[in-house]
Amino acid sequence: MNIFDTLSNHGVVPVIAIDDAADAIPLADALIAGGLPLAEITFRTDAASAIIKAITNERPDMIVGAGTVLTEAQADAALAAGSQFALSPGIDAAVLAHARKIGLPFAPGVMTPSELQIALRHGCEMVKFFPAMPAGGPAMLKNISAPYAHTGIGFNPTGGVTPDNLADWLSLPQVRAVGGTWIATRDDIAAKNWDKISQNARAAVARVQDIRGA
Ligand SMILES: O=C[C@H](O)COP(=O)(O)O
Ligand SMILES: CC(=O)C(=O)O
Repeated sequence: MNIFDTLSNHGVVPVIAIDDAADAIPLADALIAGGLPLAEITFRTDAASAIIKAITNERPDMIVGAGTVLTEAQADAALAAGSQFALSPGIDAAVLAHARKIGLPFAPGVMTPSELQIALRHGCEMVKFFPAMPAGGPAMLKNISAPYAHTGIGFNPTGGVTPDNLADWLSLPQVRAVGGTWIATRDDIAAKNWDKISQNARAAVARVQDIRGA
């Protein structure tokens, strides 16, 4: 099973920004306890590489990807730290070509048909649809993806996804997994609200199972 199939199985990818690397393992344990052993650790903080490395080394069963990967150097750092995949809010052909060269599965962000076609040209299997709600929500994704259904490309809507609109996204067959910060917000991580994060994860897992009829 490839990494994007694994994300699809979970249906939800927690998008994480951690300021203090010391919070990495407690956060991973909170997500694992909630039954959602995966995370997109964003390169929005300087601690990203150290966090990915710590989780990969100390919690090897956790699935860890890198988010907000904007440069070739960040792609290198993400892979070296142990990331199994990477994503970004937008699309950059040079970064995509580099990720492919180093063997890092990469899902770039798209919001227009032209961006989607660039992703297809680069052989992407999954793209982030960002910012999902402001860009038009599930109705927009349904329309924009229709001409490309035969390519099999999958989507990871991120930006404004919440438990309230989760069913609208996951009911679209082209949506493989949503992304969102609501499970582990930057504030909850900074306040070390580990139980709350576990509860959010558990609720998300239950909601996905409910929506998918599992
Ligand atoms: O910064 C944006 C994140 O990628 C998604 O954020 P959100 O889940 O808080 O809307
Ligand atoms: C937008 C997003 O989730 C990212 O920074 O990768």
